[in-house]
Amino acid sequence: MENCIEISDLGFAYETRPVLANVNFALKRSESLAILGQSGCGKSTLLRLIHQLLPPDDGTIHVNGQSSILFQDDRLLPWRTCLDNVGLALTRQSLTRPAKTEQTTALFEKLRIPEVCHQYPHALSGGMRQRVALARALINQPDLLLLDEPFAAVDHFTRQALIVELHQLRQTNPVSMVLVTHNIDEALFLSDRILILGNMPTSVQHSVEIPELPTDWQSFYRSKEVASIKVDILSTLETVQ
Ligand SMILES: Nc1ncnc2c1ncn2[C@@H]1O[C@H](COP(=O)(O)OP(=O)(O)OP(=O)(O)O)[C@@H](O)[C@H]1O
Repeated sequence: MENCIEISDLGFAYETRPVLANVNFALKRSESLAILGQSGCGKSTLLRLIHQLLPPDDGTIHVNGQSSILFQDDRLLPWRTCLDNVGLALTRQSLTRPAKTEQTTALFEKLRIPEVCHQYPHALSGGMRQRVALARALINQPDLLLLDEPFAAVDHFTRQALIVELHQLRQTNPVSMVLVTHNIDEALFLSDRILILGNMPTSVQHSVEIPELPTDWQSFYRSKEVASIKVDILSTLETVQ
């Protein structure tokens, strides 16, 4: 199967401070990968390198197709409606204005948030703003969706709802995905594989394949298999160097 991302011997430093060293991994098309590691180990930096916001110092990164990124904060323009925030991100310049509006409205309907189209971001809850930011990340039908702690700023129940919605979205639109998170439940719920990074300068220390797990929260939390994988991951995180 063709890979969506191929990373070889990647190294990166902020000025003289090495953050990543000899990072190697590949992501298959349609695969969902979560990245875990201790705070400050370089997870967000890795995502920014994949999205070409930073250039590598060593090694290579190949992304087959177009990527888009969703951050913890929604970064919506406060003076634009939600529809405009998403429509402005549409890169197909050849589309007429009505066609752009139609395409954007259809995505709001697909994400089941048509009621917010004409509202401004400040009038929405944090969870709803993040749904709009997700719409903006998806509007150009990216091959790769990069998520940098996308649900960290919302409450527990909103977070659960957003995770289920994203999971369901991937059932119909299996976009390749890399998720950076501190939340092991989120990583298990959304990913096919988890990479565990070591401490700085970071490299990939472990790669854990995730079996099929329950997709409703009650069964997920009650699952002995989930509990057992969580214990393994937590002990691995404690021992990485
Ligand atoms: N623009 C920058 N300039 C200099 N150093 C930076 C910059 N951004 C991040 N760093 C440093 O690089 C290291 C890795 O940061 P990064 O944000 O990638 O880690 P992280 O694993 O995503 O952290 P967290 O889990 O806390 O979000 C940290 O020590 C951080 O202080």
